[in-house]
Amino acid sequence: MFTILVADSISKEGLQPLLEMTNAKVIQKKVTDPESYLDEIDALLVRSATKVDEALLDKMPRLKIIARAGVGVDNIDVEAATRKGIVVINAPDGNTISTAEHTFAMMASMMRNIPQAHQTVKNLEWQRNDFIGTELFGKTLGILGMGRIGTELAKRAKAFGMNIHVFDPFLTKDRAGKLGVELCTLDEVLEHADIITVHTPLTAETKGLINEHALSKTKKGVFFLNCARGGIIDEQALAKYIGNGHVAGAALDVFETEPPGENPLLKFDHVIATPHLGASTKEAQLNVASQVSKEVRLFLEEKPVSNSINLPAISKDIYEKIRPFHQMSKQMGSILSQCIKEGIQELSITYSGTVTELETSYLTKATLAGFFKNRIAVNVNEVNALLTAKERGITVGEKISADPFGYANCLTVTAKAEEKSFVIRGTYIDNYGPRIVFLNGFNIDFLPEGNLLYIQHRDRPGVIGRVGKILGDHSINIATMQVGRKEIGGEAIMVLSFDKPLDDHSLALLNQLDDIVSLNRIHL
Ligand SMILES: NC(=O)C1=CN([C@@H]2O[C@H](COP(=O)(O)OP(=O)(O)OC[C@H]3O[C@@H](n4cnc5c(N)ncnc54)[C@H](O)[C@@H]3O)[C@@H](O)[C@H]2O)C=CC1
Ligand SMILES: O=C(O)C(=O)COP(=O)(O)O
Repeated sequence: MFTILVADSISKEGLQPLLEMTNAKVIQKKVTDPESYLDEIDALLVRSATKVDEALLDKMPRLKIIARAGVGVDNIDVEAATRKGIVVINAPDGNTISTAEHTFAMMASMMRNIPQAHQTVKNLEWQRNDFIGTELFGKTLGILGMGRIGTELAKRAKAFGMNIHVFDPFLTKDRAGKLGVELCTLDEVLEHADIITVHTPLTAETKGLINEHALSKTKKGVFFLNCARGGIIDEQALAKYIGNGHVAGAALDVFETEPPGENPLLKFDHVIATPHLGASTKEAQLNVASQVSKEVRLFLEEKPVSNSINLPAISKDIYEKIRPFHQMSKQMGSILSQCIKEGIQELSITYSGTVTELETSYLTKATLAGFFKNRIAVNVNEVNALLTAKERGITVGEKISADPFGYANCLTVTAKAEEKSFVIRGTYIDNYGPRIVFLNGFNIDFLPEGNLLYIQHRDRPGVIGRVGKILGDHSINIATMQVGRKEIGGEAIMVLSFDKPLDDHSLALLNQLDDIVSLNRIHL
């Protein structure tokens, strides 16, 4: 049974995919509420209000996925989540239109003094001369960040006869041409725009993108909008430039601290503000809630998710093709980890045959996840597998080979430790399943599943019989058994599978038998 915590106000209708799950319970509480049972939570849904920092994650040992019902994930410590193997997803486009419309509404309101004028009429005043506005028509709108929202805003502004100058280092000239906007440098936008609006994410690079230095380059009488994130425009610098009359006005939906409290910006008549309402429409809230709910459900059903911030994106169709190899990769990693007990320095995977047409990097991560699973306390999965390997000084390699050893597809994983290396090879046979066909130098053929025992022994008459006797004497049923050897009378291996795990006592007895070189229990 999964427990899902909905920690912010999220559309109930949009949560339906989760509420309908028979194996999940949905709790709607704040993370600070003692009844939110943080240590039992498998999935966490938030908007911008809940700060998901490392301290919170430490209280949630079962957490597997954080879903942001919206765009900005700056309230989530994605790095800490990644380290802990927690998938972070968002709803990247569910609130685009609402936020673009809100920005436009703020711009129009600011240019025509609507909030200020509205208040005077409510106060039974009639001051028509105090509220002379400015037309949008013919003005230059500077857009910093031409992503989803910036683009939708540009379309609307063009319809009002505005010239659009944009700065976005990731925008190509070709795309700017198609959108009918002028691609500029930051300085060009600052120098020429009548109104400047920011639509970037808040990152180390964009924090203070509009600082005193940038403000000093703008036209006198410029207007500013921030409906993206508090901090992209430095609030202190903006207050200074509004105070000295250089900036004519600002419209703010977001603040460095929310709620902003006694923020000096709010004291200016020329600053209008809303309480982070960009995404607050019925439509956007339904969109983002249902987007993330569907994704969380898919994730809990072990299906691929599309909008992950920290997991390689794999479409459903591609995942269906990769699924058999995905399972097998994890199992091969796990077998390796249980057979080679010492620390390893290198893990390399060679793909050949049909599997090379698939997203092999995903399989490499799955192999690593399988390898680390029983070795370290942190949950390792495809999210943090490479990072975990790097932190432990393990070099990870991936190769493609033209030789599939006679199989349609083939995955060979080699783990190198200081003194030795261990090789495992698997293939997936349609309508038959995964098979391990090579183990530590021996050809073999077994199903990587359940409770296995891997024995290295000398190829002598009676060894198999003596192993069988001990197991039989202890009522241990052998479900399957495969043997392999390099030459008659030389080294050999056995792989046995049991219906239940092999107990310590039987293992110790097997270990005392003549001609047994080593024994490894493998649990998959
Ligand atoms: N007020 C509200 O309620 C809402 C605010 N937002 C915020 O709006 C912002 C934009 O959202 P979307 O358009 O959906 O994101 P997006 O990811 O589609 O677009 C962001 C754009 O910023 C550009 N960019 C990144 N670094 C830049 C830099 N240093 N200088 C200039 N451009 C840069 C990127 O290339 C990208 O094109 C985000 O901060 C998001 O959190 C989003 C939804 C609602
Ligand atoms: O989606 C975003 O980035 C937003 O800022 C919307 O925030 P909210 O979900 O309304 O708290």
